[in-house]
Amino acid sequence: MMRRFVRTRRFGTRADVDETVLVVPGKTLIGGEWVGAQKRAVFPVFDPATGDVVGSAPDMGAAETEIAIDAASSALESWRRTSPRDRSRRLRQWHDSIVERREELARLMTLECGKPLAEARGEVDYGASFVEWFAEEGPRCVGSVDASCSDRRMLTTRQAVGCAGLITPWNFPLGMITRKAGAALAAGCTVVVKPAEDTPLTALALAKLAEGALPPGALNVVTAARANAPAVGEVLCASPVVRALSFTGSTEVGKRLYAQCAGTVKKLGLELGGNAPFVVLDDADLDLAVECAMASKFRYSGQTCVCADRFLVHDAVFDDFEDRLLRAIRKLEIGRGLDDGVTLGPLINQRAADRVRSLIPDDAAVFDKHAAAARALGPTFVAPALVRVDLDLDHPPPCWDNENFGPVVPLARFRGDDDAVIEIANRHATGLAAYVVAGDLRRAWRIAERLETGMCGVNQGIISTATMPFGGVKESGIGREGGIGFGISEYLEDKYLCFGNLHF
Ligand SMILES: NC(=O)c1ccc[n+]([C@@H]2O[C@H](COP(=O)([O-])OP(=O)(O)OC[C@H]3O[C@@H](n4cnc5c(N)ncnc54)[C@H](O)[C@@H]3O)[C@@H](O)[C@H]2O)c1
Ligand SMILES: O=C[C@H](O)CS(=O)(=O)O
Repeated sequence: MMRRFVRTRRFGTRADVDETVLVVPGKTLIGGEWVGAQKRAVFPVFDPATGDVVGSAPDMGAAETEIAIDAASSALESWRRTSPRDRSRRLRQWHDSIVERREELARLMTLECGKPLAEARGEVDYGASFVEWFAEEGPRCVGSVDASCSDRRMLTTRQAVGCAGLITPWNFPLGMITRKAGAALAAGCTVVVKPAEDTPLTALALAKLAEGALPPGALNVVTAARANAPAVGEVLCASPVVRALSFTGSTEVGKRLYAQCAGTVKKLGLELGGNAPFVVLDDADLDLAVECAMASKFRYSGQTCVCADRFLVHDAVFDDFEDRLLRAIRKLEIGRGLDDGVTLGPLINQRAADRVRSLIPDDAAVFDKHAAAARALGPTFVAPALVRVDLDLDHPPPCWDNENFGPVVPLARFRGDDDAVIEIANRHATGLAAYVVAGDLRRAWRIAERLETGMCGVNQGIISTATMPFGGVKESGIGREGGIGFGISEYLEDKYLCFGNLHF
């Protein structure tokens, strides 16, 4: 029986926050200046594990967003005229500063978003890799020349689109910023970043590290409490100075921003929600299947947009896979992200945890040790739950159709041929990531090509990398981030120049 947590929150005293010098208490970076919330209060940042206040950030709104856009606009001409090679050197400087302060950044990230420290360290590496990747790619964004006509020369050049608005989520408080800002800055754009209200401190720490590398106004951070996020978004969307908007977050908010940007016809990048099918075929190596399932499903307690979310296991191997998976789930260690050996931390806040608990039916498989640990730790901790799903029912349970964004494993058996499982997997409005575990790679390739997603891992549970385009299809968004020529193109315009009547 699942117990429901009483809606309480322990407001502890200020936690023993590592007094990292990376955060300027109560201030945010606009136009190269660290500014406080002159007209507004600051908002608290909580440790998801304990409810303690671990810091604060200015609660900015429309007026401050306008100021940030002005700062980005003032810095734009000089930055876009900086040579790509010099921009590259500066980005490399930013990258080196991030890597140098890896441990402080990781600990700060764990304090404000709860992810286990080992994962936070991994995110610092992952996030830094985007800055490095775009530092290398920027100087190679060259155009083309057509000299085929005797009386003219035609060429294309690639130019920065202008100021870019970047709105990012809490689940990768560093990586989602660098995946966007690295590309935009390398392209010659200046940026206004609006981080999530749950994780502003990591964004501000990133900005602090950029100070030595980037000119004032190149990177601006507007922090806001949840209630002010729409106001910040509306200003970014409505401003004709902001020529590109890149958003990572829920499909619901993404659709709203999509509509809001229509008035100024911006270049738009939307990385939205997913609901990844995880297909295990009858010839799969089941140890590998469990390894991939655990890596994908329980990364950041299931709070990533590419987590496996709908497990489709061939009838012939279902019982064996389920048994092995349960044994692997049992080994998960629930606890605070800063504690050694923890592999499953809290969800980002009690609202998120309550939502996930509401998706778990009472007959779900939950280990007593996990349920007891979650109860003892507090209302943001959710015990991992395996839910058997009968696809023959008219309406699958909510945990099947909804993006769980938590440690929930909806497990369904499928019979029939590959066409059958592809049809089930594609039966969803989103299409971000998918996973296939199979022995026959030709068969897996055929299935992967027919899955309606932007990305697919075959015999691999973790697929995200700076070197490949990240993004989805259908309601998972538009555009790609990272990769060769993909991510940076979101911030470039291709201009065609024709030099006529030359009569060589
Ligand atoms: N595709 C991806 O790369 C990706 C990455 C992370 C999260 N997500 C998705 O996001 C969801 C959970 O993340 P979340 O809760 O941070 O998403 P969210 O959409 O609630 O918030 C994302 C960001 O948008 C801001 N925001 C919220 N409402 C806004 C508005 N009206 N105008 C402007 N900004 C607004 C938030 O303050 C935050 O900074 C899940 O669906 C998850 O799949 C997708
Ligand atoms: O949650 C969304 C992130 O984009 C996941 S990843 O860090 O890119 O894998």
